[in-house]
Amino acid sequence: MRRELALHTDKYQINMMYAHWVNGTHKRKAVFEAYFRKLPFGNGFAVFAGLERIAQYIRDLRFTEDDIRYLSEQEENYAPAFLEELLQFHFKGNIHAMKEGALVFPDEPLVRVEGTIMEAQLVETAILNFMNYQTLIATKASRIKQVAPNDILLEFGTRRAQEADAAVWGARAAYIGGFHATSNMLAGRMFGIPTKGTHAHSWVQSFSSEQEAFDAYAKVLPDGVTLLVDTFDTLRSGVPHAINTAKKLEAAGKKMNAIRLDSGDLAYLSIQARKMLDEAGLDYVKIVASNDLDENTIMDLKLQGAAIDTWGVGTQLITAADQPSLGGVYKLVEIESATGEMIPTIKISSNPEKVSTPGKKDVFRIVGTNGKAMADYISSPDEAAPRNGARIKLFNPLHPYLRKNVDKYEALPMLEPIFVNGFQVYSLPPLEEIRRYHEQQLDLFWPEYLRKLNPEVYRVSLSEQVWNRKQQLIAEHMQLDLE
Ligand SMILES: Nc1ncnc2c1ncn2[C@@H]1O[C@H](COP(=O)(O)OP(=O)(O)OP(=O)(O)O)[C@@H](O)[C@H]1O
Ligand SMILES: O=P(O)(O)OC[C@H]1O[C@H](OP(=O)(O)OP(=O)(O)O)[C@H](O)[C@@H]1O
Ligand SMILES: O=C(O)c1cccnc1
Repeated sequence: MRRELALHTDKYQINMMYAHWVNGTHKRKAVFEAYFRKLPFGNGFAVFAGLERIAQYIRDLRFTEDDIRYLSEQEENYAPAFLEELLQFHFKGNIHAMKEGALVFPDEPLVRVEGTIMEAQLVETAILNFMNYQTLIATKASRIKQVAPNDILLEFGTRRAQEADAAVWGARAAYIGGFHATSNMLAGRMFGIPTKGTHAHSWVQSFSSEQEAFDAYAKVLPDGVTLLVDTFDTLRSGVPHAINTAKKLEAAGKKMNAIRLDSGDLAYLSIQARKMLDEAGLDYVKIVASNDLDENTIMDLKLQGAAIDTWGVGTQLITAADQPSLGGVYKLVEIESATGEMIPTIKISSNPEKVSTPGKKDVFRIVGTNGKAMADYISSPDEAAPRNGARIKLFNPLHPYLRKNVDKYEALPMLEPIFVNGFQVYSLPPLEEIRRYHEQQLDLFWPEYLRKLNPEVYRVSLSEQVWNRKQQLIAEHMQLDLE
């Protein structure tokens, strides 16, 4: 949550900045793009998140006197004039990015940074750090939401998160992905996320009887209280005691909200508890479940007919336990030459999926006349943008045999200008709007792309100009290698 984040970067960025400065190349213009190559969790899409944090970071990006003192103590012996320049530093470039909540796909730029090589290099680490984590958690949340679209989802992960920032920004990402509330009060205050809480086993253990514990809690928090019923024996003591408390609340004109199950066979226990509550005339009392849940256990529990209305999900979501990192990268795509021309650059790899696509690029979502997305289309800002009536060829560079010409479509530009010449031109939308945008984005896609297991692959196409430029640069490099 620290706001002075200029040193939140890898040392090699500072060293490259320094080497450019000594070399006299530090003012050269550069374009970098951040993207990932592989979708997480075997999902068919990812949910972009992290922009608010990125924008905050860029706005506040300054080296403090303390930062400079620390840098001056490094073994690199940075020249004092370089450190003096860092003290004056602030970001003066341009940033384009996807909107938070957007469905995003491999190999398309999610964040595009244009500036001097010095400033664009500095921000790589933090941008990837924010984008990779928050996009991962928003994607995991959206995946969980897919299996329980009509239930209430509570984010309970703080105690298991990889430290405080992850808990707070993870709670926000989960909300973007479709969760309804968080248990983290700081996230609630910072972002306006609704907060919810039940109670722990310790509350029950701190009384001489479970009944006394329930009654006391319900008395203090009579509106919408949720009681945890598994401290001793769920069906023989917890549920009957909760029913007694609910009846006492009814006598006082109040209504208990729910019981929470946190261990044992959640399908069996919820079905039995539902019966007991209904028989006691408490059909309005809901059932919350928690205990190491994720999209697979929730789906399985639903298949078993579990009578669960609300899911409390912690560890598996906030740590993205089955894939703890999104492998987003930040690659140089254009650099200014000594004569002031912008030159597309490429990173060659023996693995074709790792060969970067040179040149600055835009992303359009091509939506057919049926209102559904057909493919994303990556073109160069210096070619005509796709527009209805102008035929474009959709083909994926890794699967060039899958080609399709389309001429009736809507082309939605996906990259928004966020910073222009260092000034923030994008007003960050309220979180509710981001959440709604995510829902609208889901509506753009056929269910085949959204299913959790073996989804259809949504294609990201390159324009012919971008494709030809890539082939040309690959050929030039091969030629150089041969010489
Ligand atoms: N009917 C069910 N079908 C599939 N998975 C279930 C079912 N009921 C519970 N689970 C899941 O099985 C796992 C049970 O874990 P574990 O055996 O450690 O819990 P427990 O012993 O019941 O409770 P705890 O150790 O937290 O007191 C949890 O991930 C839980 O969500
Ligand atoms: O299981 P998660 O998805 O991470 O959800 C959060 C968990 O945190 C709490 O218990 P805690 O794990 O602290 O203790 P317990 O498992 O012994 O109840 C709560 O009762 C949930 O079980
Ligand atoms: O409110 C709850 O029930 C809660 C909050 C955090 C972690 N586990 C449960």
